[in-house]
Amino acid sequence: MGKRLLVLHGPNLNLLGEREGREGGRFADLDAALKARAAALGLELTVVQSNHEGVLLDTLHAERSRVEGVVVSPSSLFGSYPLRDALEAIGLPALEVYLEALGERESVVAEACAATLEGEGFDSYLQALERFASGDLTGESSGEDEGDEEAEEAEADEEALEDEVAEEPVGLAKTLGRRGSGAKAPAAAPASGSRKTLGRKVVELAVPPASVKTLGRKSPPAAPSEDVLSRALVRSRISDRLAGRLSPADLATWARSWWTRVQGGAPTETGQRELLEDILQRLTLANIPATRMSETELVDWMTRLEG
Ligand SMILES: O=C1C[C@@](O)(C(=O)O)C[C@@H](O)[C@@H]1O
Repeated sequence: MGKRLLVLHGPNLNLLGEREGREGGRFADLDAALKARAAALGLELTVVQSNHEGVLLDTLHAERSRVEGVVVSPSSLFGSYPLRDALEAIGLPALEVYLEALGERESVVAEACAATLEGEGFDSYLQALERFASGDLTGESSGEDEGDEEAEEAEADEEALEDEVAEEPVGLAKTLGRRGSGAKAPAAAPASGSRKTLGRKVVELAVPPASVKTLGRKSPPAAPSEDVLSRALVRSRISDRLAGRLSPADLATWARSWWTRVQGGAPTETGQRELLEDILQRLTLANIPATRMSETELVDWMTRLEG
């Protein structure tokens, strides 16, 4: 049996998506995404949401001998000393997650957690599951936090490319937090042929599997490179869609533009070309009402695209 984890959601997260009045990215979608990723990683989850601090504490106490770790999403209870103390009291490894970046909000709960994953929408949670599955809670042994030159260069390239296409309309995340600072804007879809292509020749590049990235409070991670079509890149776009940061039409446009680039010889992740072409075709079709993709299908694709 895999590791058993408690996922604890704090106040108002039951209304996720609904209160922002947007499609997708609802609490049920988050639940589905968590279940799919847990199944893929062989984890067993107990998921509890409450709007009451005391219930969150009682749940921690009650579950402490049944689970081996906690993913806590304090939501607006980020400043809760009782929550911090309960986590410390039960002594289980914990990771703290936020959909949005904390910005200037100081989390007290963080004091009882090995790390904070924030600003990545559903991915904050999914990456917490991955860390538990890998046993590397802080992300340090995978070199996530080392700021090596390659990662920094990739980030700089990505930023430059985002600037280039900043004029293009993208579905932006709605603000959930008090300051509305954090959620990472999705990279805009490149206009077809606007980036370097490599002629007709099909090029496949080795791309490291979906990295669990540095999610330190101060330095948000680089998004997967937009230069190479990789499973990580498609997963990140689907996850933007599931989190409501990207509309179905935006996702279809992004997929169609990549389809054109791939047909023109743009590089794809080694050995994944066929799968990636399949998903691009499917996502492109998803814009037509008759062949629209359900959240469940999107979550299934997330699993198929696991590195
Ligand atoms: O609902 C949200 C989102 C949030 O929970 C987060 O995870 O970023 C933070 C809360 O303050 C806010 O009310």
